[in-house]
Amino acid sequence: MMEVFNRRWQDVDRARASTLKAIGDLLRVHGKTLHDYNLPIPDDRLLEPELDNQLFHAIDVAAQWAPQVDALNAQQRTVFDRIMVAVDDDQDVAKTFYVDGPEGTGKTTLYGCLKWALQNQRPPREVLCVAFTGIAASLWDSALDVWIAVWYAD
Ligand SMILES: Nc1ncnc2c1ncn2[C@@H]1O[C@H](COP(=O)(O)OP(=O)(O)OP(=O)(O)O)[C@@H](O)[C@H]1O
Repeated sequence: MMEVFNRRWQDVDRARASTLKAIGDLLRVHGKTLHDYNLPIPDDRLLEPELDNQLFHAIDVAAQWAPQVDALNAQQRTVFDRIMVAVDDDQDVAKTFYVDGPEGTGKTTLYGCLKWALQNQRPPREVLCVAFTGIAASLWDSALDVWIAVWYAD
């Protein structure tokens, strides 16, 4: 991680501060702090004001979804595994899934985990999220209204 920051800043102190901040952000998701691991607190003066770049976005997304994939319950895990296997299967297997369940049972969480896991495969998969209404699509990062997606595909 520090190498990535160092390439960006070309400055080892700033790279160290940015790395510590990123590690601190990841730890915070797990209820821990840098202090818990005897790591130093990054010098604020060396940090950029909040950076909106791809690396930080990727770290945020990983911090959000990586723990959720591990925490899927048995039913979510069954669906998750089945879909992941089907995506990777080159045979002519069914690849259309309909996930349903009462409210609050973890469907959205499951979709998020699938999206994140597929985008983080090597090589990464492209994932297009669509919803039937613009309002629903707006709840997802980079999701599209299904009609707009069809229009783009044409
Ligand atoms: N495996 C899990 N372990 C713990 N909490 C979970 C798990 N899956 C989902 N949750 C939590 O349960 C809540 C409801 O999850 P989610 O929004 O994914 O459900 P949903 O089925 O999409 O709900 P709705 O139908 O109302 O949109 C969220 O706070 C989510 O973080």
